[in-house]
Amino acid sequence: MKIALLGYGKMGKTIEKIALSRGHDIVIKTSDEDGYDISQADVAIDFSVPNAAFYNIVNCFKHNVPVISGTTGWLQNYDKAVELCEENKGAFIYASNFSLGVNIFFELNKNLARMMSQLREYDVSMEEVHHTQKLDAPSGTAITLAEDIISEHADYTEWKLESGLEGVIPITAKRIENVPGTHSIDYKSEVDTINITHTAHSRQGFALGAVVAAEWLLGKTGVFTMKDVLNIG
Ligand SMILES: NC(=O)C1=CN([C@@H]2O[C@H](COP(=O)(O)OP(=O)(O)OC[C@H]3O[C@@H](n4cnc5c(N)ncnc54)[C@H](OP(=O)(O)O)[C@@H]3O)[C@@H](O)[C@H]2O)C=CC1
Ligand SMILES: O=C(O)C1=N[C@H](C(=O)O)C[C@H](O)C1
Repeated sequence: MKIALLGYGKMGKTIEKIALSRGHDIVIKTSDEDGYDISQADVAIDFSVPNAAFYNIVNCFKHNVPVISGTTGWLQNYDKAVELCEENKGAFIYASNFSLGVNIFFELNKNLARMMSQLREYDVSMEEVHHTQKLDAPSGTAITLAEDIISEHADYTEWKLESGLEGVIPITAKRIENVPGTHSIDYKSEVDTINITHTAHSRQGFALGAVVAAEWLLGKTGVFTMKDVLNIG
């Protein structure tokens, strides 16, 4: 496949290595919103910045190029992107986290939340830890985890970056040098705590998942998720 890398930072560079090792060609690598011809590419992979992702994605729809986006912090425009994808008969996958491990963790989180909804003596809380260059907080992955708990657990209706509020999942976002991404969920009662944690050891898992998703998307039309790609859940 001829791949366009929209965003050539930490993730763009990791994806490049994996894509080359799987026999693909990188025809565009950019950290700008223009100055390239996207129609040269078979597929685009956007790992850019929150205020660039929506433009990059819609530009792909306009030029009939399937697009994968892992950029977080732009989801206020996700529904609009879905609408434009459908209007343009495009192909699109967004995931807050492309790693296989986190996608298994998403399923574990939903199952645990369903069980814990029966046990009202436990309170949930979440912590995410990332490197200090991260622009958004909480992480996109933490938001997905919180939304999944809300959909499965009767006691919670929203999440916030603060604690002690009724019906609210408290999320703590920590920024520590060189941490690729750690997400923990605690259910705490008077007598014990149940904890589930996913720890990324590097960016390899995110990058491999994005390339696998791009390979899967080629030739398809529509809006998909990593659940479709991995056939899990
Ligand atoms: N879904 C997932 O699995 C994962 C998602 N992410 C997300 O991916 C995004 C990128 O992460 P990461 O690579 O670590 O961040 P980096 O900051 O290392 O890279 C982002 C790159 O995007 C560039 N950029 C800025 N404006 C544009 C534009 N208009 N078009 C294209 N590129 C642009 C930046 O250039 P410059 O520096 O010149 O501004 C930079 O090179 C983040 O939102 C992060 O949260 C990260 C890991 C996994
Ligand atoms: O910015 C990052 O680095 C990461 N961002 C994603 C997120 O916001 O969830 C995924 C991963 O945790 C790394």
